[in-house]
Amino acid sequence: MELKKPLLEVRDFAVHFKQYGKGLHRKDIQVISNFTLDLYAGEILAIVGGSGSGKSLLAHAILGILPANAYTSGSIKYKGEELTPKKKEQLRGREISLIPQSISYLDPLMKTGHQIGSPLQNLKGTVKNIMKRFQLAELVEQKYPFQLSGGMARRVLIGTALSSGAQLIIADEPTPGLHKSMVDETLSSLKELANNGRGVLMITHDIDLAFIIADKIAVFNKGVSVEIADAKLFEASPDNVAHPYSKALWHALPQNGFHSIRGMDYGNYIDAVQHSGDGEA
Ligand SMILES: Nc1ncnc2c1ncn2[C@@H]1O[C@H](COP(=O)(O)OP(=O)(O)OP(=O)(O)O)[C@@H](O)[C@H]1O
Ligand code: NI
Repeated sequence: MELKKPLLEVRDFAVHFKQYGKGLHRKDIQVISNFTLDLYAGEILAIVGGSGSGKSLLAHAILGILPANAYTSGSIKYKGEELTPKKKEQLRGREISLIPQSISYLDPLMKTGHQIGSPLQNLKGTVKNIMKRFQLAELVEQKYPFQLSGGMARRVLIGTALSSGAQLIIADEPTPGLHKSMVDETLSSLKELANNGRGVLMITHDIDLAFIIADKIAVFNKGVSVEIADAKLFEASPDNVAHPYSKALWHALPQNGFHSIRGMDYGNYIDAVQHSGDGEA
């Protein structure tokens, strides 16, 4: 039997920022540490975590678009090959495509119809189909990004990534502000991509979205992936996940009682649990 190789392999990955204060004083801020994951073709892996936990930076690291003051260590491989800065540039927008979190990623000087079509000019049918699916009426093709509403701009970004023909799609909070029908359309499009053998990395703070389509869920807290869980098992019961933060995320869901996780520090909380021998709060 042939052993399946991951599409994306991240090993002991870390991101930190060097910041210069007054004089020669230098601060080093670690924003992602010890991150390891495998994503296989045909799979959807969700990265779930709170605001500022490092999810977008992880996406930007894979694409090679981190800010200039960021430093990384560890390894990211795509189809078994180390992703060097040059390789990332070659693959970006072609083999690896991003649905960015911010709609400011649209090229302000390019009409939207061209942006959607530009990654694969020869797939005109696909572009039309995607325009139709995301209700981007023909007239949108003639508009510049500043003429679009927020929801429409977001749909253009989704359409651009879906029509790129990429093997690996990274969706960074793809659905905020969209109508439910468009959220459903986005999720089913991502699912179809995975069913067609693509790999999908979906970043979201909304664990319910992850439960709908993900195969695996990596739980992120303060730049550390506390665990990678099977999505269906995680959804079924907090007993199926190991980490207190993952359990707390489950209990915070409306259908599971809405227990607030605000103001809890799960770094300290873990210690407290271990020291007192107490169970879950
Ligand atoms: N250029 C930078 N210099 C220093 N720190 C930065 C820089 N860019 C981001 N950070 C910090 O890195 C951390 C992770 O940011 P990131 O945008 O990845 O979070 P996120 O999980 O995507 O959050 P959100 O859910 O709000 O999108 C944050 O604390 C942020 O302040
Ligand atoms: Ni983000």
